[in-house]
Amino acid sequence: MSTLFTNATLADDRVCDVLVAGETIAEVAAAGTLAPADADEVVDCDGKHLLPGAVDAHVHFREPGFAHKEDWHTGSRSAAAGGVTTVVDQPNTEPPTVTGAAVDEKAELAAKSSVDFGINGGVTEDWDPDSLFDRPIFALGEVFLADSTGDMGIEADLFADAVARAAREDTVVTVHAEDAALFDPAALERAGDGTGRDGDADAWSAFRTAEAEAAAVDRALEVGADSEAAIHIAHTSTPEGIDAASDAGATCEVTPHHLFLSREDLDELGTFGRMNPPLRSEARREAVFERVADGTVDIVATDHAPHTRAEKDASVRDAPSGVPGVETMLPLLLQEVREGTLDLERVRDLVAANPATVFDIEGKGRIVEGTDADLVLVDLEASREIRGDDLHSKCEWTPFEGREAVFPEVTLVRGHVAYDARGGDETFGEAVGENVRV
Ligand SMILES: NC(=O)N[C@@H](CC(=O)O)C(=O)O
Ligand SMILES: [Zn+2]
Ligand SMILES: [Zn+2]
Repeated sequence: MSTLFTNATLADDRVCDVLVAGETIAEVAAAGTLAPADADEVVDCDGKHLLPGAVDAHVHFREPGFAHKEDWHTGSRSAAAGGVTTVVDQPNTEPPTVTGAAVDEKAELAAKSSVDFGINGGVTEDWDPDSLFDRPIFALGEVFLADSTGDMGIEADLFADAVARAAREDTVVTVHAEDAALFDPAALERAGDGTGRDGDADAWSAFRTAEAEAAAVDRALEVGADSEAAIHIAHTSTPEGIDAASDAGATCEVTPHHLFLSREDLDELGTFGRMNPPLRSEARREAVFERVADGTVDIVATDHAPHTRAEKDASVRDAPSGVPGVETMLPLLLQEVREGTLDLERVRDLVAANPATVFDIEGKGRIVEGTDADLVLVDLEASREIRGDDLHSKCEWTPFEGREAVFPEVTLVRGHVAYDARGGDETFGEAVGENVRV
């Protein structure tokens, strides 16, 4: 099976014909130069952009253990509908992914994924590094320096041992960097008892301080330097954390919620805006945005962390932390391109080319001959409002309700149509997802 995409504008503004043969990109040439007769199907992309599928290096698809929040079927369809063609699942499932057997169990469940995937190995007191590194884990992480969903926070000694082991195994360590010693519990005690949308969620931001992130980032970078390990700071929420990582030659990621939301949104979001690390001040959000726009930040990844509405509808002390995001990341970033606040090549690098480089994923993240045909067709002229009801995650809500965004028309995973919204109806392809590590 071959498909010729004609007259497609690429992120760098070249207008090209792109020939997909089987699962790979066979040829990229100037528009009008590849012969339609050579392809089984021709897709005219006139006026539209063809982008490499996004690689979301940080999702929580919740299986095994919490399939009532999300599962590999719903999570991966949500990804495909948002132009994400590869996801990396985090270890705070039940059982936690800290042994080879747990990796095997998760890999079997992930066989029903519509998009390609990586499976991270985690670290707890009970981890089994020998069996874990015996499996094709994507990276070691997210390693929790403080408790988050799943209570997998670990002590300093274990962290140092884990980082040293990962360095020997030539594996990147992704770190959830918060230091609980610098949290401010009094801020939580002062919080009201409102729940859900009326919840006093700002108390969570006052509790899990920006200083707690900065200190933990510094410690992670020091430990990484000691063992010459590759450290990747997950979901960095402060300019301080980003600058420290960048100065140390480490890599970091920023989530869409830290890029587009701040404490000022918590009046409206209530406890639906509770996550770790929490939303920061508008000034810090703007500083984070600048660092994403200027390339100091390596990656945008979602930390897609769905919980049900009923679970989130609790007091700020009791609501679980985390928000969904895998379906809205690329659409929100493309809206910024429309508005002139980010350029399209930067967006391509943040969500596709850079994650592929940082995590050494072969054959993904770029539209060049010989790579996987992971492609997203978008019309930058067509934006619409985000509605939780329209999204495909099991949790059915979004912190970005009502924002304008540019959703994909078609998403291809290794040449297979994973999502198709042309003609108005949405259709999904077969579950063709494969592990990107073998
Ligand atoms: N970010 C969150 O607030 N929650 C994540 C865990 C995590 O990434 O820390 C979750 O799994 O729910
Ligand atoms: Zn985390
Ligand atoms: Zn996470």
